[in-house]
Amino acid sequence: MDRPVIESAAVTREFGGKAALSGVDIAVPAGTVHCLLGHNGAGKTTLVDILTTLIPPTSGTARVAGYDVVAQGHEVRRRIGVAGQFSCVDMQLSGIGNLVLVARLLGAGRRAARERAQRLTAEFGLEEVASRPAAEYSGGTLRRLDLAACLLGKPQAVFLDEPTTGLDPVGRTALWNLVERLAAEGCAVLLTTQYLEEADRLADRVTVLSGGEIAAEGTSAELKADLGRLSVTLRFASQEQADSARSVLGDAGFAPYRAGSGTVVPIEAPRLVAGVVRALDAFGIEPEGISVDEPTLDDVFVALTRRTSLEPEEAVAWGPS
Ligand SMILES: Nc1ncnc2c1ncn2[C@@H]1O[C@H](COP(=O)(O)OP(=O)(O)OP(=O)(O)O)[C@@H](O)[C@H]1O
Repeated sequence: MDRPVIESAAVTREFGGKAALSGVDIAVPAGTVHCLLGHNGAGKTTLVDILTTLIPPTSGTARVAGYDVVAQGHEVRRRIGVAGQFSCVDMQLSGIGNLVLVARLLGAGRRAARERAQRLTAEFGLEEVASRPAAEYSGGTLRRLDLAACLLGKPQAVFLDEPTTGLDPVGRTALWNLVERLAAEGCAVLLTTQYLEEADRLADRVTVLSGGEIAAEGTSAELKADLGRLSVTLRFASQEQADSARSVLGDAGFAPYRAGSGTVVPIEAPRLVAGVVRALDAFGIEPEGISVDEPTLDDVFVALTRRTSLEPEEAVAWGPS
């Protein structure tokens, strides 16, 4: 098998003696999307910063396109594209002006720069707005321009730090399509996200970081099979009823949790649905709605966060709504 384009081995990083990353291994082959998932402070940006040569690891090694990020940072930087949470475009310049500027900074001649900028504006659906100042762009359009700029150098590896944060569903879908196309064209894409749906849709593999450590790694399907559970979602007429139901189900040996306006009860097998209903019935509690749901990445998160020292409220925040 070809060597992965992005790889880290036992990478650690400390800030003021405190570990932000501990022994992280990842491998991203060409033509694939790898998602780094994790709560705020899990270490996602720190890992991206190391792989893009912004900061060195405290120990361990990382290579991109075969080059060591510390000893050969210059070679790495020539082969990567990076788009962060905040766009790096010059707001006074037009979209095309930004792309020409970046292409020129990358060493392209005047004509080649304009040609490349025009091709990318077309590919990214920016033609209509290309001559307008970037200051007039919507968040989604700015993000597309930023991504186009990061592809001007024809990178082998692309790093996207929470690329869809703050985008509306249309902007998000457009960006997802672009990411899929990048991978189809052979790029190795490492993407950080807090959106489970995003990882489920895009990722060939997922690494879940928690407290700077790898909590789980695999395909989305593997993670769901290993850590996800069938669950029963119950809806009640009142909060009081939902609270009583959680208490009754807890006493009956289930582990219900609140998720949005529903109550979720993980179960080991479909036959246990009857046990949930019986337990409620014994106390005269009647749900307004009941559904049985297949495992999702949300369940994986709940399972993983239960194993860490996170506050219960945080675990609930990842639950399905
Ligand atoms: N420059 C720094 N100095 C000190 N501590 C830092 C620095 N950068 C990151 N940290 C700490 O390292 C840990 C990991 O932070 P990091 O930004 O990598 O997390 P993250 O998963 O990207 O979170 P978010 O989703 O909020 O961006 C956090 O505890 C953070 O406070």
